[in-house]
Amino acid sequence: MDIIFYHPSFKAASWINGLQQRLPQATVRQWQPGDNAAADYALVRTPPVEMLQGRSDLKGVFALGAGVDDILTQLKQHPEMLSESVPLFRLEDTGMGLQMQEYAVYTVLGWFRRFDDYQQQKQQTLWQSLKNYRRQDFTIGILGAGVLGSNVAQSLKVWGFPIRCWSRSPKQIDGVTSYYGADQLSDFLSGTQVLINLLPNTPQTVGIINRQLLSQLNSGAFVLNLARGAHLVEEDLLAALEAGEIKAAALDVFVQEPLPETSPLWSHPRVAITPHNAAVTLPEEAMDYIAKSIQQREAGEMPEGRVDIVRGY
Ligand SMILES: NC(=O)C1=CN([C@@H]2O[C@H](COP(=O)(O)OP(=O)(O)OC[C@H]3O[C@@H](n4cnc5c(N)ncnc54)[C@H](O)[C@@H]3O)[C@@H](O)[C@H]2O)C=CC1
Ligand SMILES: O=C(O)C(=O)CO
Repeated sequence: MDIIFYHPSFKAASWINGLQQRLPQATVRQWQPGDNAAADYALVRTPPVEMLQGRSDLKGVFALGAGVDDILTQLKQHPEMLSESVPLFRLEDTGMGLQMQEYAVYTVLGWFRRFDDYQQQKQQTLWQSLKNYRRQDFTIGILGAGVLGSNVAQSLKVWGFPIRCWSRSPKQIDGVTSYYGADQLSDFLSGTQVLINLLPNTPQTVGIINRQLLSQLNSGAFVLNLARGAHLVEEDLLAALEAGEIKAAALDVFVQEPLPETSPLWSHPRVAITPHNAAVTLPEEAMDYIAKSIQQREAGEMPEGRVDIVRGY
């Protein structure tokens, strides 16, 4: 069995060794331009079109991340890149759920306990207790109730906040109110104090967090974008912050990455920024997952994490 590997920034050698150890029967190689030799599986992130083109014998392509919007965008521009018969898989969880939980719990509790306000008071040497939020009013609304959204919902539930999620179809998550479809989006937004985005980036979700959506949240709501920059209209967020409709935001992802030095988001006192690392691909977990999936594929089974290319995630 032959496996080809391509990632623009990961160290190929440790992935190749790690996969080789997990799949001793396989020959794993780093793909280089011009390599048209046979391959059964490909592991990729934003691959060059020529890496996958014409490889209709592939038994699977494994994306080295949870989001596949980069590959699907390439595929739209170059439909010949991936044969329709070749299944595309993505990473499901592989340690990203816990990382998202850490980020969301830290941020939400900070807002709930008004640490951002106390940080500002510290700069004014101001010793003053502020009115606490009422837990039962601090409703958390999660856009996207998939692998990561449901992990985040579970971790926030233990703090006693009302939790709701919004997805394409109804979801059964214990203690979480499910809203679904475009018809129920307004009801989901109404009464939401903290909006957390964990949607995939698709033609239906691009620009979804815009002025119109933000205006339906509670006055003084918080926004946490953990999914993709394309979901959020940055100027609309800035306008809503200026108008006091939104109290603060924490952003891990941006329309343009790295975030340009000139972006007004950098200097905004109520915007927290991290450099798209809310949840990173953990090599050991990802290799365990992919090796298991390849073994399942070899046994004639269809592993989890298959991307629905038409649906877009
Ligand atoms: N910032 C970071 O470091 C990372 C960001 N991500 C992002 O998180 C996203 C979510 O990941 P997973 O939870 O694994 O995805 P998933 O596919 O398991 O879940 C997606 C959820 O969104 C919902 N959804 C999709 N389209 C919808 C629509 N049009 N209307 C309503 N609901 C819709 C689905 O019903 C599902 O509940 C990824 O696509 C990726 O872009 C993932 C990992 C790290
Ligand atoms: O896996 C993903 O989709 C990511 O965004 C990783 O940072």
